[in-house]
Amino acid sequence: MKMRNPPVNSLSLEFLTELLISLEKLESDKAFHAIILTSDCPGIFSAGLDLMEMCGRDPTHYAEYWKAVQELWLRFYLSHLVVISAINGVNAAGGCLLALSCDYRVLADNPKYAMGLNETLLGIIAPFWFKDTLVNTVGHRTAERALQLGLLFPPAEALQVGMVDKVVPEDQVLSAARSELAQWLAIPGHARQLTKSLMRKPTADRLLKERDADIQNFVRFISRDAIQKALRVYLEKLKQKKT
Ligand SMILES: CCCCCCC/C=C/C(=O)SCCNC(=O)CCNC(=O)[C@H](O)C(C)(C)COP(=O)(O)OP(=O)(O)OC[C@H]1O[C@@H](n2cnc3c(N)ncnc32)[C@H](O)[C@@H]1OP(=O)(O)O
Repeated sequence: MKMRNPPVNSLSLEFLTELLISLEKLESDKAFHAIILTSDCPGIFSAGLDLMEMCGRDPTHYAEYWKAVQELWLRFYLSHLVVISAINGVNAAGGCLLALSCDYRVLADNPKYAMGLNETLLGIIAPFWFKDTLVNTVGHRTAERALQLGLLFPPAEALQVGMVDKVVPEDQVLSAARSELAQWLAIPGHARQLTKSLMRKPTADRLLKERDADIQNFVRFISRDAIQKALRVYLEKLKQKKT
């Protein structure tokens, strides 16, 4: 599955919906057993959630957007398919969450390709299920530091803390993901799927139980004047970087 939403694969509502439909199609076709998730945007895996969806819109839109973000995470996190990410670019916040929801992560060895949950740098907060997904991957202490500081880890550090499983030269990201896949596909499917569910269901259930409250919380938080201002300032900084 190659993500293509130029220029930065930001996860807009439309793009989230496309990803969701693609995933559902693959999951319902018995011929498919695995996905390699990668990017078609040079140098960028994903810039995360689309800030334009969270800025200057009305509460109904925020609620619709957040429901789609939740849905995509739940589907990826609990997918019965083997999902491996071949991370071939910088990967921030919501994009990093997507990669963390995969079963295995291969990252291209380029110092520019940092990844992490950098929400605090924007003046916003990673929701509890982003946090849980990170904790499940790197452990509590590393997650606590990474989340508070909004750290984006370059490849060597991402490997060291366990945010990714393998770092390979850039031209080998896809082939490394394919080689890894062979090992996962050699395991009896039902045993692997049930084990995945055993490991992940408690984390997903936390959100499933509080889904509506989580949407309301997001809408309340993102609608605050101070948060809207922080997002506008951040977007402006991104634009000024060019001049
Ligand atoms: C209780 C609930 C609390 C709320 C929870 C919310 C959780 C939020 C999760 C998120 O994912 S927030 C998004 C975090 N993402 C980032 O911080 C990444 C921001 N982008 C960048 O750092 C850079 O763009 C890049 C990815 C490193 C790429 O750099 P490059 O120099 O190649 O491109 P740019 O010139 O910066 O960008 C091109 C173009 O794209 C726009 N853009 C970039 N990122 C986003 C984004 N996330 N959403 C929307 N638009 C984005 C950027 O402004 C440029 O636009 P133009 O100037 O061309 O109009």
